[in-house]
Amino acid sequence: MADFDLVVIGSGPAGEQGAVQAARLGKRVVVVEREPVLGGTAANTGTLPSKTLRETALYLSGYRARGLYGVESSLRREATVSDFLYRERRVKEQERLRIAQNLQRHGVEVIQGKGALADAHTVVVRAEGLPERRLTTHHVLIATGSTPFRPPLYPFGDPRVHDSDEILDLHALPSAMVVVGGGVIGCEYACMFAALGIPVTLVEVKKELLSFLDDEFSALLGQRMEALGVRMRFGHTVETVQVPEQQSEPIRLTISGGEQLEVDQVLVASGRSANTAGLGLETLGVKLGARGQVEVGRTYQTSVPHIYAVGDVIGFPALASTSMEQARVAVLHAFGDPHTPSPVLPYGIYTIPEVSMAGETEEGLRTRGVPYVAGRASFSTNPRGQIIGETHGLLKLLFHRESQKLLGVHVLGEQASELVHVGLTALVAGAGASLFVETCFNYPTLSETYKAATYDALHQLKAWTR
Ligand SMILES: Cc1cc2nc3c(=O)[nH]c(=O)nc-3n(C[C@H](O)[C@H](O)[C@H](O)COP(=O)(O)OP(=O)(O)OC[C@H]3O[C@@H](n4cnc5c(N)ncnc54)[C@H](O)[C@@H]3O)c2cc1C
Ligand SMILES: NC(=O)c1ccc[n+]([C@@H]2O[C@H](COP(=O)([O-])OP(=O)(O)OC[C@H]3O[C@@H](n4cnc5c(N)ncnc54)[C@H](O)[C@@H]3O)[C@@H](O)[C@H]2O)c1
Repeated sequence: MADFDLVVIGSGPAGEQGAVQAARLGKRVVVVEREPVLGGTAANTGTLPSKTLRETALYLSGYRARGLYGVESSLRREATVSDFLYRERRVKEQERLRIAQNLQRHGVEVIQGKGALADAHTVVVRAEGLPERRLTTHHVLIATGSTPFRPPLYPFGDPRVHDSDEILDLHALPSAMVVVGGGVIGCEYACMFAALGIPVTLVEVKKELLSFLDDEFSALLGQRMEALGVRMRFGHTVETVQVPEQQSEPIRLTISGGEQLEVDQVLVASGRSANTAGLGLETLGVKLGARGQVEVGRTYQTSVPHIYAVGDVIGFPALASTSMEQARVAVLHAFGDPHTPSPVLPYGIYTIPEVSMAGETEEGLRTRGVPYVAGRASFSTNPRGQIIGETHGLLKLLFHRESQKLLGVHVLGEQASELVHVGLTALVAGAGASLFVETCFNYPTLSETYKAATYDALHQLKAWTR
């Protein structure tokens, strides 16, 4: 008999969720983690640290109170780097502890070391100074995540040039900054530093911001980011970078078109690569894609059926939220209880302001020729929006023009990533306009915008019918 039913490689959201799901089914499970701390990118270098820094930036800058009381409250005081990082470290430690306790509570063994497949049913674990361990298993869950991609143009290692992991080891807050890459990471960090009053230039090779968003929301976000002070350079790349040895001298970057930028810190966020090197997958016949990502089928099985892969290591959408769901579905499948993942997945983007969406965009519906109506509700005409001063916020609901079934939800503004869940739940349940009309919402709340946006859509439908 094998030592384990499931060996999980990696302890990020995908690994933790997969291990706990298998333990709930009464399986013998072990998690192998190469780092001395649990939690992967989500707990240590990505999701939670960046979201905590966002809250800190909003607090230290007095951003949320701007304009509310008729007094200038921005930049309440000069923030130091230790002010900036204090809470991030507290939240990170708490999350590592939570994960360790969760695994322990479910009887999941944890082994520190680098895991690799010695053969299709054996994971070998190597850790410095310790004897090698060989774990035999019925199933393997690869949940090894991803790492920032480092373009060779930049001298990483210099304390002023960061990837999204190293930005958490800042020695001083920047006086001026270039962020390379206008993906989610680049946009979120650009907003955070701009909210602290730091001049930020965002260089993005594509012509638009976060192209997976509904066009209206991508444009709105761009306008709000510019209003926050982020200088946008779309359709550009960085051509040269000079980082002088003297720390007091500025870093000089030339971007396509010839513009020269002088800053004291650079953040490069131009994508991530899957952590598959050294896992021994190719030898077993597991197929890998261009950036090393593991290729899987609908139930997250690799080309070797008892080896599953989930989370960032399989590529898009590469979110903590989706990684956990994939792990749950994969483990249920492995142990004979097949489920399918939710057909609608949300996006929560923690820019300033937040943007969130679930379901279809207007462009997607137009391309597919689906008849729809868009209902909008501005936070400026919502009492709670007025109270909190979030007057630029917007909720848009897309309904099928005939059945009035909800097809998509888009939110920009304070609490967007929370607000979207009302619409997400309706989408998953297959609900339509009547749900929002017949629901009594708390007053005053931003959630009431669901009713207002629905009435806006119904009003248009009536006008068309007449
Ligand atoms: C700056 C930033 C902000 C983000 N914000 C959000 C957000 O707001 N919302 C959201 O949903 N997602 C967000 N994400 C994405 C999210 O962090 C990832 O999608 C998520 O962490 C992926 O989980 P995972 O378990 O697949 O991988 P990871 O969290 O990367 O964990 C993989 C683990 O495997 C370990 N490992 C790797 N190789 C081996 C090996 N050979 N042996 C043993 N262990 C190994 C690693 O050390 C790591 O601990 C963000 C990412 C970044 C970088
Ligand atoms: N809130 C969230 O859900 C959240 C937050 C942060 C990160 N993430 C996840 O982390 C992952 C990685 O994020 P990311 O932003 O690093 O990668 P990304 O691939 O999403 O974006 C990288 C961006 O850099 C641009 N780019 C690439 N090379 C460039 C160059 N030479 N010059 C200028 N621009 C260039 C690309 O066009 C792209 O827009 C994503 O999968 C994302 O979903 C999610």
